[in-house]
Parts: sequence; C-alpha cells; structure tokens
Amino acid sequence: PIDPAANGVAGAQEAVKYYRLSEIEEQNTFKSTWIIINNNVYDVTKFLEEHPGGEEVLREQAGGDATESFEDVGHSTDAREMAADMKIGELHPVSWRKLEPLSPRPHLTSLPPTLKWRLPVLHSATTLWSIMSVSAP
Ligand code: HEM
Repeated sequence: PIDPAANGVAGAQEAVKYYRLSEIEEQNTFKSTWIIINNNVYDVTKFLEEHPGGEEVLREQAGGDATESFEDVGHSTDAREMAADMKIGELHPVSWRKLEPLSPRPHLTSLPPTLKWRLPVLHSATTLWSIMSVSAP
C-alpha cells in the first residue's frame, strides 16, 4: 500500500489530534504519563527518568495542566524542543475553559442591579447621570 506521509507528499501530514480534558486526566500512571502545557498534550512517559528537573515534578502534574510550573522554571529553548518531540496532540477547545475558571468581571458585579441591566443602553455621561438620579433612593 502507498503511504503518502512516507513520501513526504505535501498536505499528507496527520491532522492534529484533539484530546478532551477527561481523557488526559486518566493518563497519570507509571504506564502512561501525559501533561498539558499551553494547550498542547505531551506524553512524557519515557522522559520521566531523563528529566533534569526530576520525575517527581512531572508526576505531580500528570494528567493535568503543567503550564504554570513549566513556565515558572524558565525552561530553555532546548527544553522546549525536547517537549515538541513528545507532543501527541492538543487540548480540545471545549476543554479550555475547564482548565481555568472564567474570571468574574468585578466592575460589573460590584454595580447595583438597577445599573447592571441598563449598562448596554448607556451612551453618555448625561444618560448615566439621569439613570443614577432616578435610581437613587
Ligand atoms: C515536556 C515537558 C518538559 C521538558 C521537555 C522539560 C525539560 C527540561 C530540561 C531540558 C531541563 C534542564 C534545564 C533547561 O534546559 O531548561 C529542565 C529542568 C527543570 N524542569 Fe523541566 N521539562 C518539562 C516539564 C517540566 C515541568 C512540567 C516541570 C514542573 C512541574 C519541570 C520542572 C523542572 C525543574 C524544576 C527544572 C530545573 C532543574 C534544575 O535547574 O536543577 N519541567 N526541564
């Protein structure tokens, strides 16, 4: 059979594989250790023992998002290239917001309810002033 990828035919690269967070979370064992960095999914199973920072730190992040700790260390370009070789796919966009809760919008939540629902129709300082004077007790 003809394998287009083996011939280096343009456009024959495999499509990106997307993983849901739930699938990644299961890969936290000695047999299979995956981590997420910047929405990319890495299989670090075979890398654990070679990692200069030790295998423990990788295990701690297994099955989850290691972006912050990875960036905190200030990994070298070399380290980033090594990571690229271990990339197996990307976090499916539906799982992105599960990683970090959507931040609340304090400027809206701190407003009185009467103002909140009127916000979309606010146009000028004059309008704002008239609404505020009407809502004042
Ligand atoms: C695929 C992912 C990773 C790769 C390929 C990788 C690779 C490396 C490499 C090559 C170094 C040597 C220093 C450098 O070149 O920057 C290093 C150091 C280190 N890594 Fe990672 N790393 C990965 C993920 C992580 C994660 C997720 C953590 C933290 C949870 C971590 C923690 C550390 C620490 C603490 C050091 C410092 C060791 C020292 O300076 O003594 N690494 N890593």
